Amino acid sequence: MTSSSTTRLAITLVLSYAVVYVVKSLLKRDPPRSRSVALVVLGDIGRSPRMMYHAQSFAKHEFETYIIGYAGVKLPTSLLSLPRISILHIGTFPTFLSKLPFILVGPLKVIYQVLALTYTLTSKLQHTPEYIMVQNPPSIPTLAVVWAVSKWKGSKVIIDWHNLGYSILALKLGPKHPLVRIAEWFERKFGRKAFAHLFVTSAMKNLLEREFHLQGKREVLHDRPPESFHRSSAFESHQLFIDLRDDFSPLFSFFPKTEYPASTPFTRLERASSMYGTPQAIPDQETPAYRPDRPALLVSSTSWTADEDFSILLDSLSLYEKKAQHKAASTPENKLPKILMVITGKGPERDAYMKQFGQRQKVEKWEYVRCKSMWLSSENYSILLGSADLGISLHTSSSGVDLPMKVVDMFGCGLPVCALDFPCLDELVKDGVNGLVFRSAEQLSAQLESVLSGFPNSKLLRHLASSLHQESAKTPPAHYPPTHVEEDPSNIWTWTSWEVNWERVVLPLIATHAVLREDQL
Ligand SMILES: Nc1nc2c(ncn2[C@@H]2O[C@H](COP(=O)(O)OP(=O)(O)O[C@H]3O[C@H](CO)[C@@H](O)[C@H](O)[C@@H]3O)[C@@H](O)[C@H]2O)c(=O)[nH]1
Repeated sequence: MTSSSTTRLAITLVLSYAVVYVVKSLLKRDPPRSRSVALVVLGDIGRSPRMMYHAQSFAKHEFETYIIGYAGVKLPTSLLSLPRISILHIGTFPTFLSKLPFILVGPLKVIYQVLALTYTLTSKLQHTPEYIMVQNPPSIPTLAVVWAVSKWKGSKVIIDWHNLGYSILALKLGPKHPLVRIAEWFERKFGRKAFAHLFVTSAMKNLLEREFHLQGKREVLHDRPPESFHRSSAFESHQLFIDLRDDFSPLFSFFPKTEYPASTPFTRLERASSMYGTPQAIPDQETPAYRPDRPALLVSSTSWTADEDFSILLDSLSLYEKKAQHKAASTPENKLPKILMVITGKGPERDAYMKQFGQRQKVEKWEYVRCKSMWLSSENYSILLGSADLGISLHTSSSGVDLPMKVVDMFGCGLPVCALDFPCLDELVKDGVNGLVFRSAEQLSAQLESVLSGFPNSKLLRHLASSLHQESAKTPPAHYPPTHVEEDPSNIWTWTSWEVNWERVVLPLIATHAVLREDQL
């Protein structure tokens, strides 16, 4: 038998098997089970923080909660330890089929996803869920599958609009490409009607109401950090930097002298009596504290996708390096600090960009700046943000109406940011209050210079951080005046935790069956 007839036979077998299963399960009807929800994300579950937060909130409110998506990075224990959560993985597209010509792979992949998702939603759950919450994007084929399953099984659909799928495709193909037009039609057609729609910004809600004529309940659910996010204590930071020893080992010559476990590049044990204002200090015991000779720790977090241009960061660090070298030679008393730039996250463009960072560092003989990419566990990710001095966001929205989750994470950890400007950024970053907004590499480099002058006792850095240190809080920090857009109350600036925000916005939508605590009524 030739290899092409083997492939044909394999495809036919897989498809027939799946069709039989799907038809069999579709014929079996059982009414939706109240207080149950299936969360659908056609992506790596562990890299879909917002859907994981939704799952935790549903489960905490006693919903039987299924998360459907791809297996990938390790899920946080805060999620796995909850009762009533089941993770259902969708199989990935068989690799042997990926070798077929592109013209065949695209449609085959969509057919495969339709079958796999339909099969999971209709056969692998113990009961038909009362709600199906679907993340958009990706839109194709998820929105159509969820729509069809809900029609057949009677589940109510909640679309969680993170962004617009067709706008992401347009980044790659251009806005006028026929595939972009088809994707827009698809998103509009299958995204219009739902039991409820949630949006990450008011701007997205307004746009979709106007352009898509949405039907169903509609609420803005801004991203907010979970309650566990906080400014790290010196103890937590010290332990984290010890844990990251191997990651940091190639940079030892760049760091101040370090002797683990008594010191790390950023912290060291000190006699409690010599430390000022450390609440955990017990006289005469050695306690971790930040060392004054540490490099400034800058963090950016990303999925390394096309909508984030890391060459802006690269250019700005290169400019900073030049200024730092110049200052060290001309005015050593005003020396700028060294920078360790950590970029967390996984994604398609990581290797190419990190290569560029490495090359530039070598060619320009950097002395003041180093860059390191990392992937951390969820627990260590928030401790790193809570230990850092400044966050950097290069998020630009493909649709112009979504906001960077990473900045929300950073604010939750008391970390001010320098953020690249784009429409609707001001729903989150208040220039000069909780961060600084830049539009070019030159501007970012100038901001780094101002923010880090006098480090670790920089006045500007302290001023920006102080607006967030009032505990990433249950109440709006005093420095944050509400944004007065009176006709739309959802535009009023409030800073709460994810949990509080979710109970305020989502719980009332599903309240007929959810038990509301007295204080939520
Ligand atoms: N555990 C872990 N998570 C990480 C790490 N690095 C990044 N992340 C996760 O990856 C997110 C950043 O990924 P992006 O894809 O860059 O997200 P974004 O642009 O900031 O936000 C987008 O996604 C949100 C949620 O899906 C949307 O709500 C938002 O509007 C926007 O579209 C972070 O918020 C964090 O949850 C890491 O080392 N470890």
